[in-house]
Amino acid sequence: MPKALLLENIHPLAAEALSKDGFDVVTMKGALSEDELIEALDGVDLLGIRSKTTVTPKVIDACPQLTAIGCFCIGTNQVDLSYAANQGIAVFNAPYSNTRSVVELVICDIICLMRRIPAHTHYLKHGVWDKSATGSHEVRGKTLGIIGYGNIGSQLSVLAEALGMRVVFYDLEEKLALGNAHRCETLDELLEQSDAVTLHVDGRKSNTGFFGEHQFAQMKQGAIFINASRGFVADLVALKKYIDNGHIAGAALDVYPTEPKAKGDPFTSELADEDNMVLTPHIGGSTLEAQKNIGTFVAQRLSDYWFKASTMLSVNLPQITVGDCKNEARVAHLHKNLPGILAQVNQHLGAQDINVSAQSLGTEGEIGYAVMDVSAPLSQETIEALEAIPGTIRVRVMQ
Ligand SMILES: NC(=O)c1ccc[n+]([C@@H]2O[C@H](COP(=O)([O-])OP(=O)(O)OC[C@H]3O[C@@H](n4cnc5c(N)ncnc54)[C@H](O)[C@@H]3O)[C@@H](O)[C@H]2O)c1
Ligand SMILES: O=C(O)[C@H](O)COP(=O)(O)O
Repeated sequence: MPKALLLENIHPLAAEALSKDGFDVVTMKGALSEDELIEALDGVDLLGIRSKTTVTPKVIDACPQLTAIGCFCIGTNQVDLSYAANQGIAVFNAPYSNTRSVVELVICDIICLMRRIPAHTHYLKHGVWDKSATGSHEVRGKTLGIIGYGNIGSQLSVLAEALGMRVVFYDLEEKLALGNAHRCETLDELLEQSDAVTLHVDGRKSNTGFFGEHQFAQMKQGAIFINASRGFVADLVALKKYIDNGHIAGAALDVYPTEPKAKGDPFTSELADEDNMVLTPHIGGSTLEAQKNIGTFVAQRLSDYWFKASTMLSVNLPQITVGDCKNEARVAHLHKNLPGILAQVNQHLGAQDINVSAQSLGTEGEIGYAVMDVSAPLSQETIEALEAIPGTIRVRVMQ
């Protein structure tokens, strides 16, 4: 029976679905360290993680049976995607399922900071009644600067405009401006005019330290700052400096340079004592609706890959969408993207008088992936012949 290990409190629907599909499923509440993960992955075929578990080349090398990884979240920066592909491991995520939950949290953060809710709450909890309107603003008519106009940023754009905000955005890629949103050609152009700046870039390595001293200094006097992307994107020492000197009126953070691996683990922040500060424990995607949808979606991707060799929505392999096998067996051949490999595969099958009734090939960069339905089960000898083709990364046969 194939084994699945699900970490980080992945919604129970995922375990339920994989168990129903015939997997022996082990679930754990927290994330694991590299050594703990290597130990836990012994004999495991499918791994489910969220944003806290890091899958390094050392983990991948130690677990040759690992066939696929499901990131039950959006971000996949916690997995060495290229190394995984070159070791024959497919990685999937849930690109849309929690985006709305993040957007609603950020809308909450914007209004909270504009009305100084954290400060008022703190004072009132300590017996200070302060109805002053000083530093408090309506969001209507204010300018929201969205950095990263992807699935989250663009949804936020629509909801912010519905609140009467003016939206500007900055993205590395060409993006369709929704509603009346205005695309800024440079980041500084956004920073100079935004009353609220919010980060929704992805976790690519080049975004480490993306928003620091210069960017905070470029923000409008009295603007607010929000980061719901990845903790390593923003320099919190610089943020504290510009809050303490009064340049920035408040901030909301949902992500941090280092985050606890499990509920109840200790957490400290240099910003904890700031009064107009919203600190949340990476809960942008933590709604029952989002987690339920993610659990179902990613579990299905893993099952489809395991049983059908489908790489639909894989984040690191060429995407081939296939349905049920309509012949005796299905062969999935993952290889280096080199000329002549598919011909050699077909030659070996032909030599065994095995007919190919359907064949799909996809390539992406250095990786090629072929899925074919064949007229007869493959002998171990034929499988080994396919594995021996130079450039082969992994051969899987469903028969
Ligand atoms: N706080 C949370 O719980 C939570 C929840 C979901 C996602 N996230 C994080 O939010 C990120 C964004 O999510 P998404 O679904 O919108 O991703 P996405 O890939 O749809 O959008 C990211 C956008 O950022 C742009 N971008 C990347 N680097 C940039 C840069 N340096 N300057 C300008 N633009 C840049 C990309 O071109 C892209 O358009 C995820 O990758 C994840 O790390 C956090
Ligand atoms: O990448 C994401 O979707 C978010 O960071 C959420 O991560 P989580 O599933 O660990 O809350």
